[in-house]
Amino acid sequence: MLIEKSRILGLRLVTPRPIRDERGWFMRTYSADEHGSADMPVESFVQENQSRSRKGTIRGLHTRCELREAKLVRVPHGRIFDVVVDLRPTSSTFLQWESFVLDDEEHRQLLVPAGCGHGFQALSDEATVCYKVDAPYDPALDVAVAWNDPELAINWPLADPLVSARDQAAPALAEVKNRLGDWFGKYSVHAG
Ligand SMILES: Cc1cn([C@H]2C[C@H](O)[C@@H](COP(=O)(O)OP(=O)(O)O[C@H]3O[C@@H](C)C(=O)[C@@H](O)[C@H]3O)O2)c(=O)[nH]c1=O
Repeated sequence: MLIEKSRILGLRLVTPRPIRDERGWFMRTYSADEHGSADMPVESFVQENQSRSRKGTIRGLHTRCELREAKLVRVPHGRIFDVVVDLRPTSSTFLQWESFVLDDEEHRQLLVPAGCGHGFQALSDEATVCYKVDAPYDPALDVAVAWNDPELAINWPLADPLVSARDQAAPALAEVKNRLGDWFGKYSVHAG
């Protein structure tokens, strides 16, 4: 399993290595030892979620107050365009974003650090996304930024996305910028 850093502080890109034989292949998708050795919060993963999305669907950009909820994301079926936006005012990569294609061929995983907005668009007819989270579900702490924010100008690959009512109503970055300090500012960013 190859684990690499990326531009955004604390983000990790994981590439498992399938072992092939005449039956097909086998791979380890998660190892507390290996993921933990790359500073992931393996002690705290308390929930695993799975969603299925139709082609073109965008979910996001979602995060959680109080620097809670890092996510380890993978795509066991289909292909997605995945976006991570750094919303931590104390981070050296504040307001930068990166995109990655995750699919069921390369099997790459992303560790999205707490305090980063996360969203994705399904590129295949259907895409299944699985993610472990290190905080139990608490909708009162959920916050969002508009997927089509003009300042971020994310180049979503497919036009006319299917988007939930909640995500259509998400505020622009300009509207929440003065709240980011309350959301995350007093919590320290520790991952390198
Ligand atoms: C996340 C979650 C949702 N739900 C419910 C709320 C709602 O009725 C339904 C679907 O929830 P949402 O519309 O929030 O699902 P979705 O838009 O897929 O939200 C997800 O988006 C991606 C981008 C992320 O990064 C995730 O952390 C999460 O925010 O499931 C739970 O009951 N438990 C949970 O842990």
